Amino acid sequence: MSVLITNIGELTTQDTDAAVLRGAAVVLEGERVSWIGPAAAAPAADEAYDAGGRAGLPGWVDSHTHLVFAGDRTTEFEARMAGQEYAAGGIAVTVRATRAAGDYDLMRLLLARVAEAAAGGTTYLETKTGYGLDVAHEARSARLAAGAVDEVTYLGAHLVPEGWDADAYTDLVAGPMLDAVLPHVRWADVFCETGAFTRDQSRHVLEACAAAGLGLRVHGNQLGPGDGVALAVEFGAASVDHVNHLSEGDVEALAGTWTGFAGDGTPGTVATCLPACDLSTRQPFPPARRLLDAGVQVALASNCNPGTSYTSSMGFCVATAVLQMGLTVHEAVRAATYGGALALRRHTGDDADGRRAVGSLAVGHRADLQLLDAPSATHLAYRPGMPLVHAVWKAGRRVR
Ligand SMILES: N=CN[C@@H](CCC(=O)O)C(=O)O
Ligand SMILES: [Zn+2]
Repeated sequence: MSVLITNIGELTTQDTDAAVLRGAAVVLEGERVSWIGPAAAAPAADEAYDAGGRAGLPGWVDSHTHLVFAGDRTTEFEARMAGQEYAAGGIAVTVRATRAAGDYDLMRLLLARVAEAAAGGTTYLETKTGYGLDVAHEARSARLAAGAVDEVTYLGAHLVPEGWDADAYTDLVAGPMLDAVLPHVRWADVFCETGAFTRDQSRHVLEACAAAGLGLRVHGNQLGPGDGVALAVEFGAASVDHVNHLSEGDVEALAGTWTGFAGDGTPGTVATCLPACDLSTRQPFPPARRLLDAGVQVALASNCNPGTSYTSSMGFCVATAVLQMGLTVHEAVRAATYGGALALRRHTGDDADGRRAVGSLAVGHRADLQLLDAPSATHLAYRPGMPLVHAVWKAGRRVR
């Protein structure tokens, strides 16, 4: 089954050349892109869809969310808006609500959030455990997540639960809890921050997870300067996320991981910025402009979670990155598509290996595409907050 999407006013491919085509068409064949070029030269297909001059771009790749939870934290949010500072301890409130929820209810909540993200143009989605924080509940979160999203990250090291000694809990995370989640996850993460896990505890978890074959990511430098970036670089993590408080040394260390990367080979450590979270926690935005100028690959992600960022709107993140963080629209869209794919190491793949690239549009890549009710991607920032997503294809299937 093939679909020709034609009359695309502006097509942002985010492929290797980051090309922007005018008057373009794309053919989707099964789950893959089979042709891209000028609409006038497009081949025939089983079905045709007239984009009516709308803008087209890859579906969003949201590389950082925490969607497996019950309850909400409205009260904490209200207190924060009244001047209280965000602290890691709020996680415990969600842990209690999540443990109390039955499997059916938790899956229903998770699937509703996945559907919200898809309606907003997200076609590739990561989510984390981290609101279970004991062996059985972390394993349950991982299992449910594996049935609902594209990539699952183990975040047993989110907070030391009430009643636990920090080092004893770290041993649990690096031992029996890791064994229990392993069948369901591809990634491991650790919240390396004051009030969460120290550098040594984080290192212990990262070492164990790497030895178990998991890819690594780190929550770091969110609430103040810290060791997160240095640890992520030391371990060759795929991303370090938040990155609000960076030293010159942190920026240089991240830039060093990208020396010589030209779209192929092993990527360095992506700096993942989470602007919706920064607004909700009133943290300074990360220095995304400085990171890009230094040669660091940047991703934008929603960080959808009940504590610090209760939104999965990638369009909102793109608009904020442009309006508040000094990125161009093209850079922000790239960070929310190709950048996320790099952070999940899904930026390459082809017909030969059958594991298709996401986050960019090229022949052989996964057919993940969105059309905006707008003539150009610029409208994402020019008309912030507007429901611009018109149509979405995920792996060649129309999902909106
Ligand atoms: N920073 C750590 N974890 C989440 C927040 C979790 C919560 O407060 O519930 C985050 O990425 O912002
Ligand atoms: Zn997070």
